[in-house]
Amino acid sequence: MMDAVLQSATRLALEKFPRKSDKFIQYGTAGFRTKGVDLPHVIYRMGILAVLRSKVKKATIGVMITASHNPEADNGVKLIDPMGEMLEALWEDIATRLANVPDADLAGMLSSLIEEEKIDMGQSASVSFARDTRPSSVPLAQALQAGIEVMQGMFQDYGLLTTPQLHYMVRCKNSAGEYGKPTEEGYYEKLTSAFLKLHAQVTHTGRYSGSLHLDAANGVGAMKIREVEKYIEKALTISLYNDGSHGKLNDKCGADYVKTGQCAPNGLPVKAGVKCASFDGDADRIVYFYVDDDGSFHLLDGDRMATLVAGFFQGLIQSTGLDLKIGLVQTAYANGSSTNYITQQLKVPVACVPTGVKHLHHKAQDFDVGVYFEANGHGTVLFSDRAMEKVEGAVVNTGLPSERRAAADKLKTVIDLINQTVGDAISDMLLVETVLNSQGWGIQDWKMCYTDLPNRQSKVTVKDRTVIQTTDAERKTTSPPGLQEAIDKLVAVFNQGRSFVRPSGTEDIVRVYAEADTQVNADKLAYEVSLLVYQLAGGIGEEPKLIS
Ligand SMILES: CC(=O)N[C@H]1[C@@H](OP(=O)(O)O)O[C@H](CO)[C@@H](O)[C@@H]1O
Ligand SMILES: [Mg+2]
Repeated sequence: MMDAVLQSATRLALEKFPRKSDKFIQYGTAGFRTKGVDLPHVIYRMGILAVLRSKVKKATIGVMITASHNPEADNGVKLIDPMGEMLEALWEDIATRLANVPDADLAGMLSSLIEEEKIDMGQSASVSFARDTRPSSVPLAQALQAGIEVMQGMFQDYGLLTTPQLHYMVRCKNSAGEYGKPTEEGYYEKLTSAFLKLHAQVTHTGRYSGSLHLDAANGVGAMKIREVEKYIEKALTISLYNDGSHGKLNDKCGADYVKTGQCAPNGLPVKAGVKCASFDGDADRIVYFYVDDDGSFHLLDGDRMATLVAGFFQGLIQSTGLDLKIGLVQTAYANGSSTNYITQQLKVPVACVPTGVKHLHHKAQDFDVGVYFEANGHGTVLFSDRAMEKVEGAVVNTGLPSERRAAADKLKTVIDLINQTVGDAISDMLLVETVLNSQGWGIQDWKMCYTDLPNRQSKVTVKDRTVIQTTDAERKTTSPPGLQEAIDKLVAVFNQGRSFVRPSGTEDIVRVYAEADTQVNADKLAYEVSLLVYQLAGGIGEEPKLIS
């Protein structure tokens, strides 16, 4: 029986989803990601793998087809584990092995996997999947479905969803409705009823403006925002740009473009002082920005959201009187000023972890209230079971002073506003708006919390980027010999200088980050450190140049 299934899986692979090139492909931080045309066999195989994973976990597994902020011709695939979290690391390796095995060896590899992982093939399997708006996502979803069907798995095709919406669905399905209803309406109702309740509680709006200009990167977020609007009516007025009606996906727009280019996106008319935001292509990242009267551009990125949200929760927890441990998780790319502001002014402990959402998410689970954001705008807040119990207990504890109970009720409502499975641009937008509204802040007030240290990121191409090895959450190198000592010497010369280098997990390059007291110095430090990397780590091609 099992052999027959595996033989059919191989036959279908050879007939309809053959592996056309033997180019190696790896399941990385962002799952598999490459040109859409190179993916059918990979995605077919991920359908097979999702069924096996579902049998192992005895739960619904998610599969999202998207390449996020990449150009339209790219595509990708990510698996989602039962609680809506990223796929376990061990299975990332299995996914890589499965994606690269020759077609003829597929049945053999699957059969050893089933044996190694002791998979009970009699166990039923269920997979939920969705896709973004790329044209290639449609045939790729069909390849995925074929992989699920050949393994006799059950499935639900959600069609077009944002990545975080699918994470939410998976968690709902596996928590017997406790986390919410696994439908799009269920998602909108949960988030927006919390938003409207909190909105109604604010009596003094101060300088807050309930109007937002939103760049949806011509991606799937645009159509989902149209749905959100139906629920929130006038509590937030959204002017939607780059809604996919004419422009190209992620083309000179979207959160990644705005963050890396430090400029406003095309397709969105910028007016001085107006609050604006950008989603990325699959709406799991958001950044805010505005332009001054003098035309200067101000970015409010993941670091800013982290500080805004951590400050808000810190205050709210204090008002509840509950003993809840709050913490914030950042990576080395967080601006030094944000770290100082959080530790010194807000007095919230900060943990630093290696780059990649899974590291941040994991660390945030150490706290009762764990806030995490990557500087690029991906982040969320996690609440421990202990926190949930305490907050729910306080809401119904009639022995508590009414202000404390009210604060607990507010905290409980804010928890409903947050997608705890993964960073979610829609949920983060509603959260940021709620916090700004409750503080009576305009976007300029938010910006005034602290001043970013000038910084510069650059890339160096080397023969083999694995020669660079790092420690201390990627803030120091241990190899090649002498590099860290040389960086330390350089950094010491610059006022408020900080610099680190690490091999990228998504591109074949080494990233260099530098910050210092002035932009000129940050640029100079980045340049000099880039030269060191080029000289000591086997640079190829042109020598790094000073970028300013
Ligand atoms: C400096 C930077 O922005 N790095 C990004 C980038 O990783 P690299 O390993 O640096 O290439 O892509 C990751 C996946 O999208 C994202 O999590 C991370 O923040
Ligand atoms: Mg994304």
